[in-house]
Amino acid sequence: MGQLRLGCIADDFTGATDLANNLVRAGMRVVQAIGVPAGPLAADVDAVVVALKSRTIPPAEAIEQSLEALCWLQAQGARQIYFKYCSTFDSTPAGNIGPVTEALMDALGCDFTIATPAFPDNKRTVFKGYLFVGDVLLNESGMQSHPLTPMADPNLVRVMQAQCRRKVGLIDHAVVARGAAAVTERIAQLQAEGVSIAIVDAVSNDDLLRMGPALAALPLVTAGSGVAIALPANFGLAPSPAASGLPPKGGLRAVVSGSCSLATHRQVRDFIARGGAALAIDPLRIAEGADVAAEALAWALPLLERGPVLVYSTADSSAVKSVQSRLGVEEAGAMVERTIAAIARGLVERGVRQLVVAGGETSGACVQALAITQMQIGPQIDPGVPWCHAQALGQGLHITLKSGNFGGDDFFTRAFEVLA
Ligand SMILES: Nc1ncnc2c1ncn2[C@@H]1O[C@H](COP(=O)(O)OP(=O)(O)OP(=O)(O)O)[C@@H](O)[C@H]1O
Ligand SMILES: O=C(O)[C@@H](O)C(=O)CO
Repeated sequence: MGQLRLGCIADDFTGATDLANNLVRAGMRVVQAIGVPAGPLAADVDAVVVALKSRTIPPAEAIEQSLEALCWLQAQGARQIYFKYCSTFDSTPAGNIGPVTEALMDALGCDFTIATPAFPDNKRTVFKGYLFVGDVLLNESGMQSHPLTPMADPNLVRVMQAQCRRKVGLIDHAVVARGAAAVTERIAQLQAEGVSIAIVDAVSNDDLLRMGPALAALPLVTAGSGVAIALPANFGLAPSPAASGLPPKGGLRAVVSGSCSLATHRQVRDFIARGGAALAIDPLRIAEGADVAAEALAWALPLLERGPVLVYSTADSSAVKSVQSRLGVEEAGAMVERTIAAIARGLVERGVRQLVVAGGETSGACVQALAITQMQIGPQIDPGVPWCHAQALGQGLHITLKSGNFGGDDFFTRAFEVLA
């Protein structure tokens, strides 16, 4: 068994596959563990991403889970730790990015780390410490009205400082543009000024690759998935198609979507416009006690032989609000998640072996219902979204977990063409 190079802790499931995908593309063999594994690492890989659901839980619980993941990764011999959060820096003044970062620093005895959600492939860039989503600042991107982590301030130095006891500073683009030696020099300067955590600018993959060597000596890196493209080279690894090899595909195909994000809306519309078989599920019927999962499975069964089917609860914001006002936000979400997870499970029991899941929370529910504990990461479908392979209910399953706002319009069709 080779030695584990990079040990990663991700604060949600789709974010974990996003990180794993970038590591694989840069040459690492990666597995994603769902939660902290109970036993030692069984696979010979370069990196493990432990996927937690810690983004919006109380900070003390997020710290506890992250430290448990850290202990496990250290026991596997991880040489560097990577804390992955969202490319839109989803957090509140209470956390959890700052508190988890500081707890990991304390546990590692680490006196300096970086923080950057930059992910240029998905149009998340950081300049002068300000986070842009596409062409607009974070607080104009829609994230200002996120239900759980509204992001009203695009200045990440301020946002991170509000969550941290340690002093937060900035490594700005002028430094990054001069390369790794300039970044190393700036880190020393910031440390002399009492700064322990630096937001780092990056507007392109070249910026991320340039800063990479300067990160080799840090025990802890905290970032979105973007920085991951630069780390495998620090361990002497180069991109190789061998890193993303998965078993050959087979079996029936299906898509389940509980995401109501704008990109997913476009993907549902595109799938239907191409003549795909699609069934919308109605949360109010679930609330009335109808067995919506059984109905969906009965609908899907005769269609599965002909091509991929789509079962979705994806609805526009006024429909979602109306359901939420009748059922309560959490209850509506949990009910839909349970139903979609039961449908995913039923589909796999009926022979589906290639499954697309859309939505972070939805993915968490499906992965749990399918009793998946570990996923091997394969080829990228779109930036941030790879195919994975897992044992699900005792069967081999190709599965992809798509973050709400990731993926091109034709994702639900093209995903199946990417798999060999
Ligand atoms: N029609 C609907 N009415 C009410 N709630 C819904 C409906 N459809 C889905 N939901 C709930 O909305 C939430 C969607 O969250 P989810 O994380 O799955 O998607 P997302 O936010 O688009 O993805 P990501 O977290 O990756 O950005 C889930 O809790 C889901 O159950
Ligand atoms: O970084 C991102 O945007 C994603 O990987 C994610 O975390 C979505 O929840």
